[in-house]
Amino acid sequence: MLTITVPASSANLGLGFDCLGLALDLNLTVTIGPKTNTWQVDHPFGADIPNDESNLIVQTARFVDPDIPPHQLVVKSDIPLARGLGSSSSALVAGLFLGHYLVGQTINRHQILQEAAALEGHPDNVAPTILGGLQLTDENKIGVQATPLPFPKDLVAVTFIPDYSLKTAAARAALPTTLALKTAVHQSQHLANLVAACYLGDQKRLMALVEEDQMHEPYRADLAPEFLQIRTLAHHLGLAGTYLSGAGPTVVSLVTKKQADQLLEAINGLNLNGTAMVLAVQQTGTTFTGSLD
Ligand SMILES: Nc1ncnc2c1ncn2[C@@H]1O[C@H](COP(=O)(O)OP(=O)(O)O)[C@@H](O)[C@H]1O
Ligand SMILES: N[C@@H](CCOP(=O)(O)O)C(=O)O
Repeated sequence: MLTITVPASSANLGLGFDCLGLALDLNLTVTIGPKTNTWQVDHPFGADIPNDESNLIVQTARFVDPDIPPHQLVVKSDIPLARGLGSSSSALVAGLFLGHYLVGQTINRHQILQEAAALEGHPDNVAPTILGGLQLTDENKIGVQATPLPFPKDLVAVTFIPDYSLKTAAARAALPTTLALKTAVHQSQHLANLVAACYLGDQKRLMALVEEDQMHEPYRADLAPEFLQIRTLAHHLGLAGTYLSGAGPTVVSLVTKKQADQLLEAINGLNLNGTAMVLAVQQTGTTFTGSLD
């Protein structure tokens, strides 16, 4: 049986709205079962997520070719839905790999990146999901480009996932349609420096710069109150590096492995409704195991 394994992603890293994304070590797996008369998707998400051809993974596979013969799919996932960890991107990417695989096409990650970015509407989640690591994306006349950035090996993501969901579309609707020139200058200066910090391996500067966003976090902070609570808590411990993961409500703090347990313990001490965990960066992007029987 063939299994497609797709990681979660944490987009933006504060300053990199719609262009930076980091693959994290939570996974969605899709195992392709036998051919069936109609699509059947076994998944752990409950009644709100369809089990038939209207499931997002199947819809996306059929985007590649609507005539793909139906199969049974077994989906497992530890990526929570609508929490800012790129679940919809992971589902889209899984569907595209599935579709290309079932029509017998050679897997071309660059092509899948183009398709996934178009379907998702922004490339910052799908790029790390396909390629792994920290990806800087750009949409221009020749399509979507993804450039891997060196990410300090000693940093991990202390991640707090609130118990409530927040749809990305709703969190995008909270954003203004225009920005002041001063804000745009602040954002581009600091984002350029964040990229430089990655290449220089300057993790202290990287951790400080992820807190410089003025483009989306100020408008979303009320939708995810834990964000500023955790940033303030981390500051009390002398730690920078806290940002709203994607559109929220998940909060990520990029800290060293040595600092992670202390911060995790402190977050747990706040008794917030949700789950805190330490996640490593996932370096490989989407992978396959096994083969179709
Ligand atoms: N594995 C999946 N199978 C089917 N639908 C999914 C899956 N993952 C995500 N989705 C759909 O995507 C929605 C979440 O997307 P979105 O609001 O963009 O949040 P996220 O930050 O998790 O990507 C879910 O409510 C669900 O409708
Ligand atoms: N750049 C997007 C990222 C959305 O990520 P998600 O994980 O919340 O889907 C945004 O900030 O809207």
